[in-house]
Amino acid sequence: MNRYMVSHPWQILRKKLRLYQLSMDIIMMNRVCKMFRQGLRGFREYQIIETAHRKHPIFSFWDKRKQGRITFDTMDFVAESGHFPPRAIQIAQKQPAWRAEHEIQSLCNLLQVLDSYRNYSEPLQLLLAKVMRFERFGRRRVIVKKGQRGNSFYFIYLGTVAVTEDEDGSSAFLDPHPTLLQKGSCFGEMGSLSSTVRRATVVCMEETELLVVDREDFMANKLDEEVKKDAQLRFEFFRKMDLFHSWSDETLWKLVVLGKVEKFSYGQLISKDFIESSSIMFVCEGICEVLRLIDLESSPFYHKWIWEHLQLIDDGPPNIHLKDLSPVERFKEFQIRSYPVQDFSFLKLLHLQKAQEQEGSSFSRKIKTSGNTLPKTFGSKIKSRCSHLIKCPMIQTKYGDLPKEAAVGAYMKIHTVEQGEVLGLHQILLPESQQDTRPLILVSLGAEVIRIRKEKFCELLDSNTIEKLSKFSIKYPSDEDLCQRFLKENNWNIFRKDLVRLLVEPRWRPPFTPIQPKKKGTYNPRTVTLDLYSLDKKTKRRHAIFMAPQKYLPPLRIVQTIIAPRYKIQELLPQYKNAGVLM
Ligand SMILES: Nc1ncnc2c1ncn2[C@@H]1O[C@@H]2COP(=O)(O)O[C@H]2[C@H]1O
Repeated sequence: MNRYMVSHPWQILRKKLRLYQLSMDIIMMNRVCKMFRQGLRGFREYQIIETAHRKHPIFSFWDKRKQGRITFDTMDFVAESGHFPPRAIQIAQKQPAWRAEHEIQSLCNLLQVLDSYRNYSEPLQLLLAKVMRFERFGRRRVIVKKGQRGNSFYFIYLGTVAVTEDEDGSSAFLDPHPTLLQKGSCFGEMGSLSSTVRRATVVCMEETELLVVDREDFMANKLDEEVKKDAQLRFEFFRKMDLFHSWSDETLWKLVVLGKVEKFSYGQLISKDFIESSSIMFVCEGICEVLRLIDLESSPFYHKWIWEHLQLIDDGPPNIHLKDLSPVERFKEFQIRSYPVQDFSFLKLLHLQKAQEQEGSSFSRKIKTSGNTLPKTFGSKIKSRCSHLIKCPMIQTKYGDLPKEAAVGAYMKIHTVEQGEVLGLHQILLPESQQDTRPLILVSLGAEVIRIRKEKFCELLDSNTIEKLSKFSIKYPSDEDLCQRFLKENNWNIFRKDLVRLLVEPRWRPPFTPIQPKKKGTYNPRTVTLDLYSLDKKTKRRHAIFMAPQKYLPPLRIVQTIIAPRYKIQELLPQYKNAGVLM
């Protein structure tokens, strides 16, 4: 095998090229799937609302059975984004007996975006669409009150409500982590059962649009049986858990009514800090990920790593002519042009520009910088190698200056919680002083979760369960360890990418060079013509990567793709100027 490879290096190149092409195809397919997945979430609604918004078509056809023309004006279902469409409101305001069959069907189609509605069988969906009415409430409006007899059951079409233990719902606005229900969820099922009162208060956190099913319709459509079926499923789920072996059925039923199954789509944020939320999460379906947002700036290793990446590998100026270099030198060249997590390319450009100027030549593009002078190095080893000063905006940290661009945080996955596992139990018995209180983010990878308040859960604990819990411990790595893992993985990623580039890309075509149409030469052997017109035309010089315009430089590196609440990073760590890095 080895001999074969040595004697035919071009074949290796071809193989690598195929591998490269295959990886590119996989990446592309992944992206397409991701787009589909995101698109599908609102697909049915989109069909009705968006196309109508653009073209306003009216569909019309002759119905043979009814011997009449049926028209469907798509403008009927246009709504302000996210709101319940006015035409659908009109239908939902009619008496059930007055709703035409096609109106019920349209309503039913529109409501497919609601998870809790879609879960019902199709005949039941139609029955519900026939009887439900529309209601809109403002912020702070209490919809159901704890302890009262319930008259209705609700689907949330728009907005967010909070479930609270007090009667007026005010605690939801003081609690940093209230129990929230959003679009697609339903509530009020317990109070709609004949024998029970409302278990909790539900209050609107913002303007909320609801579809309401009255108690008589609830019972007439046998929805109470669906509710009982759900409760039975929760019971069976808990019954299977080793933790509850010692629990009597009666105690277990007490646990069952404390929470209900909530569905979270792929990438949806379940809790931005489940440690502080004082809830326990039972994962009954799918997978969740626990993420930690680490402050890279506060790690000395990160400082060192950034500065190492920002300095030139060789003392001398970079050699932009890639020809006649030994493979090792060539690899170094590639390494110079690799970028760490963020797009620090402009910082590298500065280094390279200086080096180039020292050599007598200059870059055609000046890089815009402002602010302080970049200190030469971090640490003595690097100091001796780097001899020129460059300018870029800096921020001061306890380990010295850091380019502003590099002051970022990173989401690190620290735990994957699978079906049948529980979160929030690992330090339930520890005194507060010994607990790890670092905020931990919980993200769904398409999970169904039962959320139960910790204090309610603790009320049900018996000695047997306490003993089991005392043995149950998870130790999450420290931030410093996470930072080192992050750097290690990034180093590996950069190295791997450089190596692939080195092996599969032709020498004379540096990576990320904008694709240009092939210049016709003066003499084109294919057409056998001599093009005199292009004689005095200058051929455009191909730029090496570090001279390429910024927009062609590689963007943010994502080490492990997850859809995390990236936009939250500034909210969670306000000192960051940048949106952060995904890990
Ligand atoms: N822990 C919980 N998680 C989600 N929803 C809840 C929780 N507790 C109560 N609810 C909902 O809040 C509603 C209050 O009125 P009901 O008791 O009729 O029905 C209740 C449930 O639908």
